[in-house]
Amino acid sequence: MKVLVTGGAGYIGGVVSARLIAAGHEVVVLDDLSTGHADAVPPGATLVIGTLRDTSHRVLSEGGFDAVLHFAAKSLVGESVEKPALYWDKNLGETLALLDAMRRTDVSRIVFSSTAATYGEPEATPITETAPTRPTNPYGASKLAIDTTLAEFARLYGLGGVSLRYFNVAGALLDDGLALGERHTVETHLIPNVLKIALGQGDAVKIFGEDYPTPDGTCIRDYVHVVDLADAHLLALDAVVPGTHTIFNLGSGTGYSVRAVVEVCREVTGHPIPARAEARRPGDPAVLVASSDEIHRTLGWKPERDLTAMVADAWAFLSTGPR
Ligand SMILES: NC(=O)c1ccc[n+]([C@@H]2O[C@H](COP(=O)([O-])OP(=O)(O)OC[C@H]3O[C@@H](n4cnc5c(N)ncnc54)[C@H](O)[C@@H]3O)[C@@H](O)[C@H]2O)c1
Ligand SMILES: O=c1ccn([C@@H]2O[C@H](COP(=O)(O)OP(=O)(O)O[C@H]3O[C@H](CO)[C@H](O)[C@H](O)[C@H]3O)[C@@H](O)[C@H]2O)c(=O)[nH]1
Repeated sequence: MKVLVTGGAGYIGGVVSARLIAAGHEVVVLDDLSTGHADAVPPGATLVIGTLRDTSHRVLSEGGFDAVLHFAAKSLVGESVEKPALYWDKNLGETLALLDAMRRTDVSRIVFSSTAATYGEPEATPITETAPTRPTNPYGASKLAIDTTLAEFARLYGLGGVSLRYFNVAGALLDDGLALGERHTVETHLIPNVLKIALGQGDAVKIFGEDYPTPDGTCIRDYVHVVDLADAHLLALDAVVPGTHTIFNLGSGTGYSVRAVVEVCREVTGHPIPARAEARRPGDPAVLVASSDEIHRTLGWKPERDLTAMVADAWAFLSTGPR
């Protein structure tokens, strides 16, 4: 297939692009490099620099595209609370421009990066796709609005859409001379922040809250390896059905506390990694664990790599750098 990957210079989009190329697909990346890096676009993919709003119609007009994989987004929860209009504009507004360009160029398949943040504070664990969606921040709300838009476009215009609701993505792709991993300028995610302490960038990990109703008092999350996540995208791409919109959760079904993650990072790096308790981070639910039964049943996907593999790969990437 010929595939447009929006946000393919970012962490997840870069890894998925590499896996698409390895599987024989043709990849064109559209990215404005606002949080991405040109050298995260794997060899063999074409990079077009621009925003979805200004550039997606021009790129799709080249012709021959079979599908869009849509990763481009702003995704900092805290920033979204401070600047909600930015999130509605960049996430929902720019996606509407992309969908318009797809309609005008007859591209009718899309796989979209949705998020666990669409659910908000869960009523029950593990979270299934039928759980109530009550996002607690504009980031999650903007992603939920895109999921809703995709369902409407499927009904009205025959679009085929799959929304993949990722839980916590971690790890790196280390393959055939490639190293693609997480290197956000503003890093909020736990695993890279813990590993940076082992690299000497900071004196102690901040643990945001030790008074949650969990066995060790710290938040529990469900981590999924970015390469397993990429495999799910390839399956979803093959399974998109015109006129339907489907939602799948993507997680491992296993929860790890913040303290447990720090412990795995100590084991992998051999570094003592000091940790310090801090106040809770506003808006963090105590426990977020996915049920990924639906994508297992429907597409046969299941994660192959555990938390130790995620931390080991993230560590190999951070300690040697991109290539
Ligand atoms: N990392 C996670 O744990 C996680 C969890 C759930 C959902 N997601 C979603 O997955 C997607 C990818 O996340 P990531 O961690 O790789 O983020 P990232 O910031 O590394 O990648 C996003 C990419 O999109 C580009 N971009 C942003 N807005 C754009 C626009 N309007 N036009 C063109 N390019 C634009 C950025 O330059 C960047 O390269 C995002 O949609 C995010 O919301 C990520
Ligand atoms: O330095 C840090 C960083 C994080 N945490 C804690 O570690 C856990 C995981 O935090 P992350 O920021 O790594 O991940 P989140 O669970 O907040 O966010 C993830 O899930 C969200 C949905 O809830 C969004 O989808 C988001 O994009 C995705 O990364 C949280 O309890 C957080 O408070 C720390 O204690 N110290």
